[in-house]
Amino acid sequence: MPDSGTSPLRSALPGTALRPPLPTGPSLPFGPGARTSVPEPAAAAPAGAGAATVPGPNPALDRIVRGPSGMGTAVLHPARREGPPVPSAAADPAAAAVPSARPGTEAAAAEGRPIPGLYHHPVPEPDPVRVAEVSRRIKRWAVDEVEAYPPEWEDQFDGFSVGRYMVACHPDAPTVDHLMIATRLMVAENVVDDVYCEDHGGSPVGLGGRLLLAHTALDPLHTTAEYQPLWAESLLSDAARRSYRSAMAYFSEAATPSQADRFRHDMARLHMGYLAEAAWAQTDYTPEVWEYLSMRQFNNFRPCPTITDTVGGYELPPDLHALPALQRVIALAGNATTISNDLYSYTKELKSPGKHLNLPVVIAEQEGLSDKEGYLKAVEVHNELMHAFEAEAAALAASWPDPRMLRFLRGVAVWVDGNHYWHMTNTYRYSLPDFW
Ligand SMILES: CC(C)=CCC/C(C)=C(\C)COP(=O)(O)OP(=O)(O)O
Ligand SMILES: [Mg+2]
Repeated sequence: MPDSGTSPLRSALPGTALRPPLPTGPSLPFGPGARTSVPEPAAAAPAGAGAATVPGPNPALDRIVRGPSGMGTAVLHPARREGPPVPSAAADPAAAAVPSARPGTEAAAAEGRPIPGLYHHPVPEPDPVRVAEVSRRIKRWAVDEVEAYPPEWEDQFDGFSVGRYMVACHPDAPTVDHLMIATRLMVAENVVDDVYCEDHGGSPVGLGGRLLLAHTALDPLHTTAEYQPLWAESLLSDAARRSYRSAMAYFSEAATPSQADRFRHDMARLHMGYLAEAAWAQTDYTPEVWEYLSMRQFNNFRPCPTITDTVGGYELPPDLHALPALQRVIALAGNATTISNDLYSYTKELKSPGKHLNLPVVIAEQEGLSDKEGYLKAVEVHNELMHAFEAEAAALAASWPDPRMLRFLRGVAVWVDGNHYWHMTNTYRYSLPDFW
């Protein structure tokens, strides 16, 4: 059943109205190559009214949660959504029908229907001016700077709508330059997944070697003078490595050393997940549900929300990031977003060659359920993960009222919501099964 109550996280952090960044990282502009700056569009219009007051354990927490108020401060509340989560569409096949694809219309208002019963939070329509600018710049980067894809894949690149994706996920990015950090990484991560692992020439065979060498674009080789140039040259030898190398260079310019290290660690986790998935494909092994969930905790969106502070222009200190309670919150958020992908990409993956594992498929097979029952149980798993994420994030926010912690938690939460929005509205890429 869809929930319609207010989530604990959003009760504790209504609008997490922290001021946009007092950057602590390197100053902008950053990254190799000159980038022209465009006038910054106003932040997306906040959806709610004034900030809520939350009884807090101390006045400082209250102030942080309440955020700035008074004339002109509305803009300081990135993507506030004061309302309760929208109950998912009624179990009505018409409501779940999928509109036609509209590739190349990145800045247009988005369509799409949520999965019936899926617990989620709506987001304001991403700022179209930012979407248009990010879309323009990312294409220039992909085509001219790193040659990420051949011309015949242009429709798929446009259909991916990465500009809309990243603007929706990072409403508190202070500038388009900041948004570009996340956008390049998102494209690079998908290039590696497509051309090494999946349906654009990827294969499980030999994946470990390819991934490890690509990982050195993120975590460089330190070796002797004889071998160093050979390695450096290898980073330009395919689209995956060129994309990782360049996206990481821009990211590292903006990130503190500890943020860059955090990201490398998250990418190593991701690559370990790819390898388990590939090994199971090679041996035709269908994992138990808990085994699948373990693999998917690594083959996961985690590296995306965890850069929210770099993209927001501030730093969550490493000691706070390492807290077990925050690690659990991050893992739950990553798992909820990734299972959401399993649900939205279900029909796409059914059509792909061979057996593509995702949570509905694994549940149906391992628990002797019909396809529909497996899918609906996967929706419940997703919802439980979302509730756990929100409850634990709210508890952490209350017990650790450091403004950077609160802003980071809010950043992860809005990333989760933006990710859902993108999946729901990406009707070029995804369509819903006929289960309602
Ligand atoms: C952006 C990023 C870090 C991606 C890494 C893992 C990944 C590609 C996903 C979590 C998405 O899952 P999937 O491979 O199933 O993607 P599609 O369903 O093909 O969109
Ligand atoms: Mg998928």
